[in-house]
Amino acid sequence: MKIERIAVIGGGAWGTALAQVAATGGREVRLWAREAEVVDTINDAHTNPLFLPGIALSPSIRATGDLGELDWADALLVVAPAQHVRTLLGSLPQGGRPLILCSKGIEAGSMKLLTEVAAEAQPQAPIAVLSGPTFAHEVAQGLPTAITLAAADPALAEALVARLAQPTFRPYASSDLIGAEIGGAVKNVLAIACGVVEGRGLGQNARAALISRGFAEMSRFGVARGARPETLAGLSGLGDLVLTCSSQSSRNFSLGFGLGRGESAAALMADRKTVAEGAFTAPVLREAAHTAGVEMPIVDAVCDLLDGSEKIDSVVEQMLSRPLRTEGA
Ligand SMILES: NC(=O)c1ccc[n+]([C@@H]2O[C@H](COP(=O)([O-])OP(=O)(O)OC[C@H]3O[C@@H](n4cnc5c(N)ncnc54)[C@H](O)[C@@H]3O)[C@@H](O)[C@H]2O)c1
Ligand SMILES: O=P(O)(O)OC[C@H](O)CO
Repeated sequence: MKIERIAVIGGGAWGTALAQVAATGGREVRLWAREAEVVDTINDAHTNPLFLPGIALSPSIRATGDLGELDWADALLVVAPAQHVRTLLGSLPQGGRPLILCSKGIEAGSMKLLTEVAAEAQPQAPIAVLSGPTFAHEVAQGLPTAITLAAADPALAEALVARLAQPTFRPYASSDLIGAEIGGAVKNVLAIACGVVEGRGLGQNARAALISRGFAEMSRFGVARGARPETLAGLSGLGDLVLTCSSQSSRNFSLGFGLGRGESAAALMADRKTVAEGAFTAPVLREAAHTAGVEMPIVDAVCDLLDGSEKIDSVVEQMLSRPLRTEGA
């Protein structure tokens, strides 16, 4: 199997950065963006100041507002916010072109993972997942990055790795799609919690504890939904959790930081152009965990802060007064 022509659905920071990777060496890439101004600035000035400022883009990236123009591609990278993936995939003609899911989230309402959403919206399309510790602005600058590329068909994984790999962009093939996508979805919620710890000034010990106990929550939920533990401990799980819980570059971490400073979620989310996926994933993850019989106290706490039902100090008190238990539990 050979994949040459890559198209990207989504002209946000990550879609643009991935288009830049795929365009290395002057290879043509098509990128669908929702905003006309993004289409125009990519085509005319080879920049995306709205979502990826300060990066000179390859002139071989051609933007379009017409999904029909993506028919040209051998494979589509799907990089829209998670809650819009079903609608966008439903707008494409049905076909057997591989879809590589690069978004991180769980669909609200249905509680479905994006692989399940894609299988319903495009039943004939082979599905892959690309996920890992990857701040878009670093990838677009060519800074060294490693990422998980999961596909059920090893030939598809191999063809995609061959097409996307660069000296500074190293995809590691996997066959565990569920593990790869659960890590990315759950870490966004945990990053909000880490931001809260930082914003409230609770210290570095608390943040390390939260990353470790958060990873335990991710693992319990992931295994209950069919993920492999080694995938959760890899780039797309623990790797991305550590990155996103350590930096104000993360939109999820910075949302939590604001909450930790006492700002309301509504105020922090108002007029946001960029997406903090964890805010949308948190309530559906809580529900999905409940359905699966999995305890996720950190996720519960983030939900309480986001919906304003609890204040920070009482959430912290509740977390610290939970029954003492053995570490592996
Ligand atoms: N930015 C990163 O570093 C990064 C890295 C890895 C994965 N991701 C994931 O990629 C996905 C996209 O994030 P991003 O950072 O590229 O976005 P972004 O925050 O840079 O931009 C917001 C995006 O949302 C789109 N959007 C808003 N309303 C929409 C609608 N109604 N229908 C379709 N699209 C709509 C905008 O067009 C824009 O592309 C998310 O799931 C995110 O978790 C992001
Ligand atoms: O800015 P965030 O929090 O959406 O994180 C971006 C990427 O998911 C990091 O891997």
